[in-house]
Amino acid sequence: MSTEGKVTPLVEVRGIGVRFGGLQALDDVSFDVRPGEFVSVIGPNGAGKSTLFNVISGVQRPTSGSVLIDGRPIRRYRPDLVHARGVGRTFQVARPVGSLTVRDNVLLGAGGRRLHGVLSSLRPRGRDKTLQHRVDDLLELAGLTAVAHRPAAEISPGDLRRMEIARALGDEPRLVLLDEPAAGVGSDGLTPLAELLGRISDRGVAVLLVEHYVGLALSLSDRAVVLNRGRLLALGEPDEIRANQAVIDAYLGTKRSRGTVVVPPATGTEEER
Ligand SMILES: Nc1ncnc2c1ncn2[C@@H]1O[C@H](COP(=O)(O)OP(=O)(O)OP(=O)(O)O)[C@@H](O)[C@H]1O
Repeated sequence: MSTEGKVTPLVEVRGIGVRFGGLQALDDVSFDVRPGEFVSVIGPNGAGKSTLFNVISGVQRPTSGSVLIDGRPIRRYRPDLVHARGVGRTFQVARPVGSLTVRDNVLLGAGGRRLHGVLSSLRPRGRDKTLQHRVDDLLELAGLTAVAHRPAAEISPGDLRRMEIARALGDEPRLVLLDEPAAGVGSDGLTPLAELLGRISDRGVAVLLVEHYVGLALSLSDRAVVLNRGRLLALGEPDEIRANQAVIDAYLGTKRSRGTVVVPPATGTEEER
């Protein structure tokens, strides 16, 4: 809490700009994520969503602006340093260790920040009951108990996505950045994924979600950030976003007569919309 009694944002994005040569990928983007809040980042292809994630997770140094965690700016943009401050993430393309079981993949995440390295994470740790319980809990949270002993290379895309999320939650981040977790999961995988995202939020972990399934993202979110061509087009609660004329014009599509929003153009597959 600040001295005025306001909750200090977990993450503040202040006037972020990123320039790649002649391309302004992000331009003066500002918003915050409060502790335990679920915020979606949506926008058409090329809007700057991944670039924004890369800045917040320390992969990409911004050209201008700053990111603050717990009110303190990131000075050195390094993923390990940002991670150590309680920010976990998943990637657009899943990165499992395919030869390891689902359980050991999750164990890697659970041991990562404290144990430093793959081998030490997997060393038999019979005495560390806390760690084993945490892994069991994460497997159950993600609906993966039944496949826990299968090699990650053999499980379904939906299970794989949830495994990645469980792994990112392993060392108890306060904010997790999820980059298109619904990509490639198919319609069967959407319900268990949505359930997992809801449970993460119920546990008080803040979520920042990039997702092309706009309906899914807005149904789970406290607030949404809409980017368009690198600029912040809108920021607000889901109902405000659905009703925002600039968002509808630029991204969501035309309004039906009864006021529901028609699917967004030019992004994802028909099924994703
Ligand atoms: N490393 C880079 N070098 C040059 N241009 C880049 C780089 N990374 C991203 N861009 C460009 O910056 C813009 C924003 O890209 P970004 O990947 O952040 O968008 P996005 O909203 O995540 O798109 P998508 O939904 O397709 O993943 C695009 O025009 C992209 O081509």
